Amino acid sequence: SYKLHYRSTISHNALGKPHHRGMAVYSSELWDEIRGKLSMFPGGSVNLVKQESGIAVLTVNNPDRMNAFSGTMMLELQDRVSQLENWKEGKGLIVHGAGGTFCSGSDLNAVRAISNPQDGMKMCMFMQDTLTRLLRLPLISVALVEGRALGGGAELTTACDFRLMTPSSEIQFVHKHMGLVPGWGGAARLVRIVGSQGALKLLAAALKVDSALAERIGLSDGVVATGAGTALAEAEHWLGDFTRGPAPVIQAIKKVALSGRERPLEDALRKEKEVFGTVWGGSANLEALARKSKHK
Ligand SMILES: CCC(=O)SCCNC(=O)CCNC(=O)[C@H](O)C(C)(C)COP(=O)(O)OP(=O)(O)OC[C@H]1O[C@@H](n2cnc3c(N)ncnc32)[C@H](O)[C@@H]1OP(=O)(O)O
Repeated sequence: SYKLHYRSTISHNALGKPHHRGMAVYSSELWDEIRGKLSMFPGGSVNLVKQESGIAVLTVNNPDRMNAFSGTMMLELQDRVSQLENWKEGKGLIVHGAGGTFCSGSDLNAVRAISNPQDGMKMCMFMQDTLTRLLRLPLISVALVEGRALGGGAELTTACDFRLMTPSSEIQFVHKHMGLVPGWGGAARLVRIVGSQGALKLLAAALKVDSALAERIGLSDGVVATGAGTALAEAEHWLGDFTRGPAPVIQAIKKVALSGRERPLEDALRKEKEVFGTVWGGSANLEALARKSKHK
């Protein structure tokens, strides 16, 4: 059995000052063994492009298998998230799939090979940890859903702050049809997005959620046009409204929204105070004061 480590996101350095230890759910001591297992199932890639604009694009790339996650792609995703955690200039992130579709979940060939309980638990913990860290990035993130987001792919969409869909795209938590429930943290996050009633309906009926229904229930935040490169450009434009401004301010906004979402009120207030201290009197704040801004 595996010990759960719901790690505090703050610890103390040698001088007793608080500092961040990362945003993980489980102890990283477990990862050597799990990484060894996942590396046995190769295929595809997870590509990251960090742009000058401060918006990065993460591409789930395994188009021959509708962007299903192989074992090595799970490993690559964790590495990409680590890179993004250390991106000081970053402000936003778009997660999308290659070849006009989002992601068909875990690679069923790998799933068949690790269908025993021990390996299933390892994969579940690894992906829960990675997707929690993805959602906790100090970047404003959006999943751009073209084509299908199925199973683990649907779970991946919930690990972003927002979701955009194309008119014909669909999100479907197909787990019930596979004799499963979400195991990448997707149920816990879905409840926070659409409420417990909504989540129960989507999971229990394994509903195909099209772009209109998704918008109505708050699963999607908007619809973008389809076409080669069009959807990505539109998503970037959409995200630009939220990422305009200096990186430290955008990152601070994400941090206070995240702590409000995840923490009990008093804890969230303390976190907000801590983050407020990082921007108060900072260069963006002083420049705004010097400009004598009016918000007409
Ligand atoms: C965490 C829990 C999970 O994620 S469990 C996995 C849940 N996902 C699934 O069950 C997806 C099963 N696949 C499908 O329903 C269909 O392939 C979907 C995605 C709807 C695409 O249909 P369609 O457009 O007709 O294409 P197709 O079936 O010919 O697929 C093209 C090739 O891709 C493959 N593929 C697709 N999904 C996966 C997957 N999850 N794992 C491994 N391979 C997958 C198909 O097998 C097919 O390959 P091939 O051309 O037959 O060699």
